[in-house]
Amino acid sequence: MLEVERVIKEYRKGVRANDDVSLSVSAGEVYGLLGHNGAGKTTLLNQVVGIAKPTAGTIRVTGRDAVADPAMARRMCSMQPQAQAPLDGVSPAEAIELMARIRGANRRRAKQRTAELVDALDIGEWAKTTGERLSGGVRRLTAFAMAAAEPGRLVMFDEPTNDVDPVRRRLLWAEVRALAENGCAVLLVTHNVIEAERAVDRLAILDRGRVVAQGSPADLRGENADRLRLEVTAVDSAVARDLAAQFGGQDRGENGAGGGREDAVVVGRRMMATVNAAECASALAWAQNERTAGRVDEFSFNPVSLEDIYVRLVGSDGGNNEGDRDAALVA
Ligand SMILES: Nc1ncnc2c1ncn2[C@@H]1O[C@H](COP(=O)(O)OP(=O)(O)OP(=O)(O)O)[C@@H](O)[C@H]1O
Repeated sequence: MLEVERVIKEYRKGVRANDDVSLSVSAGEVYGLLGHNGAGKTTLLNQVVGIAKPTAGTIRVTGRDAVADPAMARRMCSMQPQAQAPLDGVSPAEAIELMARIRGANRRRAKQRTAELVDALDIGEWAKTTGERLSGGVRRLTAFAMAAAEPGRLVMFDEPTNDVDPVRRRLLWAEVRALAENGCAVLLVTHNVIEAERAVDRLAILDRGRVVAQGSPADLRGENADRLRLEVTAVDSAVARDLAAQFGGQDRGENGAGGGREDAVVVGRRMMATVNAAECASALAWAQNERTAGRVDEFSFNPVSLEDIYVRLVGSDGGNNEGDRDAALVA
């Protein structure tokens, strides 16, 4: 349904927002685009519907050239942009119904889809409230419903769950899945790696315009699937850094946690690292010792998640480090 091949987008001042990006999204598939602020996600979506033009590369929607024929691409796609929809003077019910009508639904169908989505997203309480009196989350849910009401064959959502409460986020993800089950291809941008892990079939991680990983969440976890994440909260950040250095095998000694780890990441007082099953017992003993010594407040072991892989790939500085990505990892 969507084929992006070797797309490069350079803005005027030489900013390379997309750098050789290739991906494809099929009908029935939910595809996630993850990446730090400024990684180039919105730029990619904008090029699919002709808001921006690639410097190089091709984009096809339903097999047709979307760059040469942006009007066709817009007919085939519906999109929830990142910016809040302008809803002043309009209620959610009116906006959703109007968008369904604009996209070709007859009056009956538009009303029916509006009622379905208002119900499915649990926003009935505000369905007739005008936009200026709505919360940010309800505005976001309304914009989502506007894109989903009479969907194109490709539906794109740019950070649909921002500002939305946890319960309604789940409702929203169920509607995303329903769109795919009805045959749409769905491409969505999100910062929420934990949600993406549950909600997408495949994903790409963008780092400074480049795709640094691509595949299903299970593919990306790969060999890490049987590893555990150790998360330690130290008494302060200096101790956390010291623990990371120790954990990375620099200073194993008698009580060391074991060596060979290259992925200890420190964020404030927290240190995170992965351990394989064979190392768990020694890592547990090490963490217990550190707690007894008063250097650690608490620790936990959990299965390695997509978020761990994301942090390893992009770095704990969220892509801000222009130098060696590994500098963000304390080894
Ligand atoms: N119109 C523009 N002119 C020049 N540079 C731009 C323009 N739009 C975006 N950029 C730059 O391109 C890069 C990618 O921006 P983009 O908005 O695509 O990132 P993003 O991954 O969607 O970020 P976020 O998660 O913060 O929304 C950034 O460096 C941004 O400053």
